[in-house]
Amino acid sequence: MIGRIFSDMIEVQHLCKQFPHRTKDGRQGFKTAVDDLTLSVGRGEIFGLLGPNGAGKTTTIRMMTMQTKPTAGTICYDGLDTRHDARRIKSLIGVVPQHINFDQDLTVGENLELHARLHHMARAERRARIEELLRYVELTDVVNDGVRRLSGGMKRRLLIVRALLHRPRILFLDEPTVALDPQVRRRIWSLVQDMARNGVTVFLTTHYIEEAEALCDRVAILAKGHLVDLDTPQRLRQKMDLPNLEEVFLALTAETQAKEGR
Ligand SMILES: Nc1ncnc2c1ncn2[C@@H]1O[C@H](COP(=O)(O)OP(=O)(O)OP(=O)(O)O)[C@@H](O)[C@H]1O
Repeated sequence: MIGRIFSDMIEVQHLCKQFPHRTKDGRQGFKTAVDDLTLSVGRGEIFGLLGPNGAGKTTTIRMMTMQTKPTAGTICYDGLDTRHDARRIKSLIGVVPQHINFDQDLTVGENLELHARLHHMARAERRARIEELLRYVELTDVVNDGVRRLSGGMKRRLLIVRALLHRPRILFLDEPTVALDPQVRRRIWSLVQDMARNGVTVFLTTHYIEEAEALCDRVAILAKGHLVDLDTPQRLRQKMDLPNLEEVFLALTAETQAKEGR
């Protein structure tokens, strides 16, 4: 299969993040969580960031969504630079965080209403959009229920609804299907695929290699903060002559860990 052609929507250049860190002998040093990461993502592409625990995936997504400042490097969306255009970028991106962070004392509808107001959506538009999205993810029936009463899968779908309210052109999902059963996982995959078909650029992190293989046009493999490889799942398999992406992932990440003496 020939990959789809995308024009660039996300440009990450030489991104680095260092955190303060106390060494074993008690001296103040730093730890490099992301090291010289450069990648670009096309408009409407589904792009996956894979890596073992501690590889730097969440730190990357947090820098890309402006929740933490890079130590060095640049991030641009459709030509807008996060260092200078934060406000415009906030209306361009939607974020589905790894951890569920609704206001637990509010209902489903109230949580969505609050978020829509933060994005300065007009009243009529808020109502219509909330109704449309709840229908789309089949959560209309629970609009007046407290969020604590939802199942894990419902909460994940609601996180996606919240992120999509203001019609972002880029959607970030950090581990979108963690701890979900296979049915709900597949349902979320088809939601993400629908988004991309509608021209939304999707950037996700995942631990589930089969998720990346099923969903992503291209994947970047990160290990110890370094970009180890970046390609379509098919080309990665072919290059390494391995039957599936999981084998590729294990081989590439083991290589990096061996090089770094672990
Ligand atoms: N606020 C912080 N202060 C110090 N070190 C941090 C901080 N956040 C992350 N790190 C370190 O940066 C490295 C990368 O962490 P990160 O959470 O980005 O990895 P990850 O790939 O998302 O891991 P996981 O799959 O376990 O969620 C780890 O060594 C982690 O300990």
